[in-house]
Amino acid sequence: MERPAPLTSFLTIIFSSILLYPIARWFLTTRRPSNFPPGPRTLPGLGNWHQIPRLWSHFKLDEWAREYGPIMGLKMGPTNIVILNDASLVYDLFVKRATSFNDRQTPYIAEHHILPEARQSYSLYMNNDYNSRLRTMTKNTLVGSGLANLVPAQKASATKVLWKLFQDPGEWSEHLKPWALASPVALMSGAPIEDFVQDYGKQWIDDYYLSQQLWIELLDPLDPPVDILPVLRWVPAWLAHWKRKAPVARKYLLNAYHGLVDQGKKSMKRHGGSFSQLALIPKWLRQQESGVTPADELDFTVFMGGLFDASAGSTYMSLQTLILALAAHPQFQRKAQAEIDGVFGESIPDKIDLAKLPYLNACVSESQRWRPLGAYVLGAFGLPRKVGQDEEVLGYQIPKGSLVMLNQWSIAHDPEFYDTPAEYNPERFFRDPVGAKEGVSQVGRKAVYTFGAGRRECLGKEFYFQNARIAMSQVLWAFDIVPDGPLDTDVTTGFTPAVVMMPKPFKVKFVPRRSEGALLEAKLAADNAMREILGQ
Ligand code: HEM
Repeated sequence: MERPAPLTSFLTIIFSSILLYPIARWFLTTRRPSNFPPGPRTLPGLGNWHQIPRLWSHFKLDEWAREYGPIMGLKMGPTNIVILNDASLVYDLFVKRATSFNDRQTPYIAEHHILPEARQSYSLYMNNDYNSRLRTMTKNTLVGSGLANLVPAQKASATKVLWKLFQDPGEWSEHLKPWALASPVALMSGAPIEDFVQDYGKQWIDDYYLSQQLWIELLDPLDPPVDILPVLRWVPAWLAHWKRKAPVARKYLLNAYHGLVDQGKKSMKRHGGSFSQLALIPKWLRQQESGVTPADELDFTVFMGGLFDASAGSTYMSLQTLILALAAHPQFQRKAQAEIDGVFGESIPDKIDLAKLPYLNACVSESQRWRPLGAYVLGAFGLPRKVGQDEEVLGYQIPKGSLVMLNQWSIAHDPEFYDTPAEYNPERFFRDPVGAKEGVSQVGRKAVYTFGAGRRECLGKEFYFQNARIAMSQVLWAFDIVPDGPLDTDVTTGFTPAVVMMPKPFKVKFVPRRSEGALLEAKLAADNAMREILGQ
């Protein structure tokens, strides 16, 4: 047999090493780090990726949570993922050790294909420094008295929807779309949603929702798994659907963000009322004029865009869950209505003192516990934290750079903590402020975990609750929400199975409890209130 020449053997070894080195390295990085929190066995090269179902992933994670306890570690390819299954651990890490658990990871597609200019400033992904700037910028608007200033505008927007629901109840879910955008656009641009429709057409609203749909699809970490298997980033566009979708999402998103800033500029000229005093973009423009702005225009536009994306879609989806819950549980709906009628009688809920509506508040909170939007922990809404330094937790090691997520579903449906956790029952919050069953207590426990926790907890949580309570107090005052055929509240058949948990389309009727005259009068009063707010 002829032997290979020494040079050929040498070259073969060199080429094999060049080829094998990254493969061997890849295999090594997919192994569990030493003393990593417990979790299922990994497969070389994949980690636990193959074990996580793309649909209803929360069931698998819940099963593991029961097996592995308060903290578990998974490997998604080379990425270390730590999942917190226990609320007291969420408190320990996200609140007490906030400095280490505060950063975020920007998904590859977001950073390189959708919003490259958002590397630092997109509200949901930015690092700590930018994040504290956003919090400073919005703190007088999204919490406390600043938030209270938004009540008249939120109330007027909700009243206008009542009239639409009365005139055209079959399209109820379409009417919620502009309503869900109305408060965020007012908060940011100081303009009413009607200005957007007038200037850009109704298509602007549809395009924006399309952008959100694309965003959600593209941020599914399991499909396309480009964050797990970086080699997929080089797949040509004709084979990679995400490379074709991302520019479309980008186009619609930038369109919406620039639209917000343009409307902010216009609203300063068009509307002199309290809106333009409160709103974030006019505020920033005034700072820019006086040379003290903390951000340039593109930076600020993306800042606002992130806030808009965080607020509009989540509000729209959550309201649908609440409507489904109340339609499917008329016994709770009746009690919420009795409370509203007791406070407001025949007049539409005005000067809404939310402290006087504890039952309604409980209905809103319970719908967030019952069907948490971010239940599919690994979905886009999981919004993981990135660990800033090596950490030790309950004796386990969490290496720097690991992603940490809270397991919204397992925490919200823990049978050790809640009575009948699978049921929608707002009354649990009357037995205990955080809904706990008798005799159970936990330090730092919160009523809902859908908004995250700690320093990077959702910035718009109070904004959402205020908006939802105002809208629902009016809707329940005006209508009975009645099933129009069977309603599917089952989590596996009635809700979307991946990325975010929102109800599949369902049919309800809005049966008026008030006369047409009373609803029209309320609508005209809302139009006047809006004109006053706008200073017209
Ligand atoms: C039902 C509605 C909403 C849900 C379920 C929701 C959920 C979340 C979650 C899970 C996070 C990550 C929190 C964490 O890491 O601990 C988050 C972050 C955020 N949310 Fe919301 N959100 C909602 C509405 C809103 C609204 C209305 C706004 C704005 C007005 C908003 C603005 C933000 C911002 C800016 C962040 C990033 C905060 C940061 O990274 O520091 N969200 N949200």
